[in-house]
Amino acid sequence: MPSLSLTSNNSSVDPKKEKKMKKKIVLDTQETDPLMVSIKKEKKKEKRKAVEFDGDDEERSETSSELCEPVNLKKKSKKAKVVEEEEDGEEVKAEDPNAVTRFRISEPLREALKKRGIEALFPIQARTFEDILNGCDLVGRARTGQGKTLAFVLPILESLVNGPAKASRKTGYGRPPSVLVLLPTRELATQVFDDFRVYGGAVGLNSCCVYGGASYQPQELALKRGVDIVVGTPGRIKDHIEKGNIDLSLLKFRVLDESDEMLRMGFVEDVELILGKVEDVKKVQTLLFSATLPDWVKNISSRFLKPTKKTIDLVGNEKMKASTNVRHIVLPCSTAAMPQVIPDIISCYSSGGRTIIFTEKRESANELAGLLPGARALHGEIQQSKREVTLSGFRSGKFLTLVATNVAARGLDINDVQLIIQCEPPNDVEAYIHRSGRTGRAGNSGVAVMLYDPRRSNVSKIQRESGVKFEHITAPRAEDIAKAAGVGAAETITQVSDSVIPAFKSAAEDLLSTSGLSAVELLAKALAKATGYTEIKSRSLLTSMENHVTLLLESGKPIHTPSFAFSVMRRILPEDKVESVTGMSLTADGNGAVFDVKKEDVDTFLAAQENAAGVNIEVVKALPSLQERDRPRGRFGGGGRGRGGFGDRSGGNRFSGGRGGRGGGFSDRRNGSGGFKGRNNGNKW
Ligand SMILES: Nc1ncnc2c1ncn2[C@@H]1O[C@H](COP(=O)(O)OP(=O)(O)OP(=O)(O)O)[C@@H](O)[C@H]1O
Repeated sequence: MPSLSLTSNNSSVDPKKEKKMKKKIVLDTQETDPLMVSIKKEKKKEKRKAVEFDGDDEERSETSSELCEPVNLKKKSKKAKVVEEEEDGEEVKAEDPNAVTRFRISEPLREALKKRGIEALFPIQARTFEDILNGCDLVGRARTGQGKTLAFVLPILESLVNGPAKASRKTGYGRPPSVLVLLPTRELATQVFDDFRVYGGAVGLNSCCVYGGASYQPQELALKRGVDIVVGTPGRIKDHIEKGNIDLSLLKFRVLDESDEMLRMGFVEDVELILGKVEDVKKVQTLLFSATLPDWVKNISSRFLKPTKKTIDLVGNEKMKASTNVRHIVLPCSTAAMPQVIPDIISCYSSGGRTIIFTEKRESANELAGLLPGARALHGEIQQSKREVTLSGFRSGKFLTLVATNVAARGLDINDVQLIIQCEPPNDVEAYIHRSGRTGRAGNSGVAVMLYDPRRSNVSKIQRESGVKFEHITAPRAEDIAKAAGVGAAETITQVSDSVIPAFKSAAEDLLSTSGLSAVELLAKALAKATGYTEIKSRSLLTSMENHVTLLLESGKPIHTPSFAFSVMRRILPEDKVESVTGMSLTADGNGAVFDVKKEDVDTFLAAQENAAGVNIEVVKALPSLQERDRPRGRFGGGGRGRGGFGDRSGGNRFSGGRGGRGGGFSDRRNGSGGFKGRNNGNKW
């Protein structure tokens, strides 16, 4: 079980305090935190060569020594060992080889970093900084949440104000941009723009953000006035170039962030057109970053980047491609059970923080958001202005559950996302890596739960390709959820003013003297009531359906098909009971079949084995390994035989009294819901 957090989600927490606390946690966990460990490893690796994944050793050796020679950090080490006096008098030894002071980062930029709690560079930043500042084209790869954005923001800014790009940079009114950053989504563009705005602002550089779905006029105005950095999505940038609003003649840097996604999304032509507008490519530095770099992107990078490019790949051939700060969990769950199970997963694993739920299709996101109290949907079909409101509401803590398509899978950096839930395994491993990477960022930890239909999932493919060793769990047990809810309720009760005691005291005393229960037992009941729990129902291991039990059938010989299992049961059970079976799945060893039956039918099934020699039926205590089958196209998972969707079960509430607060009230909303609809065509978000 996860540890249950006592922290309440209080959006009014002083952000400064919150940052300080986080910093303390990071310091306290330095020895165990994989990121910190990796930072330490990086210190040792400092002088090692970057991994070259496209085997262009020859190209590397031809790298211009003037431009791409690594800077001798030793010169800085003396300064780095200086003991610095912090504002609050705390002494901090800047002996970390990745300390900001060890890099050619100017004072205003250092100050801006310090204000955001950044005193040392993360490995990807440390490993790429000097190369970028020295003028190299570069391909950078690091796991999600490891600071790839600042890995290009900082050296670019430094180059523009103090480095090689300074001399030829224009500064007056109407100046053309020096930097062009392309990103696949508007949300990401806004986020990266924000970093350029803050850090660029600190060194007197202007940025603007241009993306589709927003009005042209303010963008045109900003470009006309002159900016140093333009961040945006390829489509809108192309439009501005064609309208003559963006002049790339003095461009110094072009950055492709989340490059594989941008190219996968079909922006190849736009990107090529934009890059092709640069007349003298020798004068422009091109940087390409992502957590995932499929082979085809590596090939394509050779067209966009100079042959002397450097490649810094912090993932390389390591088996684990996904975030190492995340607990990766899989949980069998039918579509029909999701509205019941998801709130419980949130109760148990979100530690009171934010949760992002990923669905494959927009319809599913809308539907699930409608079923989960307080949740909002985010996908590509939602109007841009509404998307912005939704995202900023989620960021600010107005609501804590976001149900999104892959539009939110990439790059989004949202504070305190503790939990990721994927409603089904995605089709490709890159999507798994990026989605799960929305948590466990910047050295923090997180949990990623992937729901799957045990009969038709590609969990093992994702496990193999991502290197993740999944933890297998079953849906949270009612007792666990009640315990988690009880902790929260107990905390709330302690916050109730003492002034209420006199008014309720005599009723409490009466209850204590007449109920025959102890004070603790009564208080436990009161906590249950406060959290909306008046009865606890059990759940099946196979599909997580409430009031269902998973049974194992063995017939004394191999069971190769579900229909064989059904035929065995037809010999010993009435037809209506056989028809009520759901989730029929074959065990991986080929000797049995597991399925769900209603709780009240369990005895009938167990008794039936007496009617046939060699047949064994038993209640499953732990779900055995099951055979995986190809997932059918055109349908979202499915609960029982031929069934799918949220609304097609009449299974009652686990808690007869419903539940209050967060995670409550599904049963009412579920009525009349049309269930997940079939997949829409194409790969639209
Ligand atoms: N040196 C640093 N010290 C502390 N925090 C940092 C540092 N660099 C970046 N961060 C923070 O780490 C978080 C993750 O950074 P960023 O979004 O750039 O990650 P990423 O590697 O691009 O992730 P993804 O692959 O998911 O896009 C951000 O909140 C950022 O402010």
